[in-house]
Amino acid sequence: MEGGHEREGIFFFYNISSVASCIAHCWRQDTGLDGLTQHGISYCVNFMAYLPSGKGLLVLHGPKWFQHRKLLTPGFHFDVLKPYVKLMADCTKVMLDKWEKLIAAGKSVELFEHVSLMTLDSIMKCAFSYRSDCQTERSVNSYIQAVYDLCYLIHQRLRCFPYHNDVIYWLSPHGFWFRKVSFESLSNLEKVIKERRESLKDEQELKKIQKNRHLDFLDILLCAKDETGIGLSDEDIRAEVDTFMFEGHDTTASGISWLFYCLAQNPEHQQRCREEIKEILRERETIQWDDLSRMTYTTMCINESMRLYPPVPGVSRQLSKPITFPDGRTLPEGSLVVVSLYLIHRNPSMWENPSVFDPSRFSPENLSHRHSHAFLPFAAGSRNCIGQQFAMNELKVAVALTLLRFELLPDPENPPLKIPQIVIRSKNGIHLYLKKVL
Ligand code: HEM
Repeated sequence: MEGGHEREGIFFFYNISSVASCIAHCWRQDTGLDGLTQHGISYCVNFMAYLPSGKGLLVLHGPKWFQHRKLLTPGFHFDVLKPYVKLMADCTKVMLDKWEKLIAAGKSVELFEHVSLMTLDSIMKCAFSYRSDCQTERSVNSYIQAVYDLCYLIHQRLRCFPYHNDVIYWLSPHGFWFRKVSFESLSNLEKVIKERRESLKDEQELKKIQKNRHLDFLDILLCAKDETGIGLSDEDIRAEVDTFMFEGHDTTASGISWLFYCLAQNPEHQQRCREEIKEILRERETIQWDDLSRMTYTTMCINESMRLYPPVPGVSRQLSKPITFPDGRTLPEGSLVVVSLYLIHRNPSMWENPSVFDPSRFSPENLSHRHSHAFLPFAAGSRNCIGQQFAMNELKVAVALTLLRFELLPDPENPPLKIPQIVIRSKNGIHLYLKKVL
């Protein structure tokens, strides 16, 4: 974190090196993200504010954020997450079947795009119980296409500085495309929410739903009520569904893709994970809820991969009051500050040989000696990631089923070129060779 850069490449968010080092310092003084929050840091505008559906949990603040967080937390209870494991496994298998066909050509495979479609498929199933077939037929559903287009357009808007201005963006061809896609996605979403609200009113229908399928996020959002019996409006529900859709598929896609890359680079750890998974599953070809907590070594590898390649490389805040750091430097109210999770995870004063992939850093003995905020892939404090258990489950399911079927090998001709966007990606994708495990 010192100096705000690292050897492999500069990883700044905006040009705020002095602020980054203030935060680095503050963090080193045991203040951490919780400390920053106590010092009065509120949410700043981020990419989710560009979404057409309004403000969801990620960008809300104040009492409304608190109300939504409370209402949505039961949606991530393990009873709700349990049935998702089968859905995640089904989606992973579709992806692996596609890879079986692709490897016949003898070339390396660009994984990131396949993994993104898989996680989009999975979140569609978990959020709406919607079977989209988006992994095999891209044009099949206009909402899926809209989510895909909006992701592209938002990334592009963030990258192109003049587009940060609403008027310039509104008048540009991309702004026109954005409005068109936003309109389509909103009307699609409104229709789905209306139909589901109607069906949940009918008691017979409700019983049928409870019997035939799992509770999905949409059921939970529609049924959520606070102690005064007040639920979420249609507008709030649309914003939350979109937040889950965007926050819940690109992030996990990044986590899974970089994990595969790390395992390809480190065959001995890959083999150890494969052996662990085979030992847990025995003769079974699929994975179940109880298996996930037994994947001890694989979880250490997942954490080590998220240390080196945190899917969300940084978080930003706007100061709601002035802040004084332990070294006496100050920042005024209203400043935009960015905490680079990427740099925290590679801070040499906290991590020995920080660029080496070493899963033993996450063994229980080593964990107990480390600062609780040295590893923050899901952030920390009250605004931490609400979907972290969902994400960890998806990562475990994807890696387990993939390692049972394929050996992952690096493609030295196509090394990834990492770029920090909203999530950490590779400019040229992630290319690996896949070999069938016999
Ligand atoms: C590997 C996958 C994931 C990573 C690394 C990740 C990381 C994060 C991080 C760092 C934050 C804090 C953002 C900030 O402070 O600005 C966050 C917040 C959030 N995440 Fe995730 N996330 C992941 C997956 C998911 C999934 C699957 C969902 C939903 C299904 C989700 C939903 C959210 C929401 C709603 C918030 C805002 C929480 C709040 O402010 O109360 N995330 N995530």
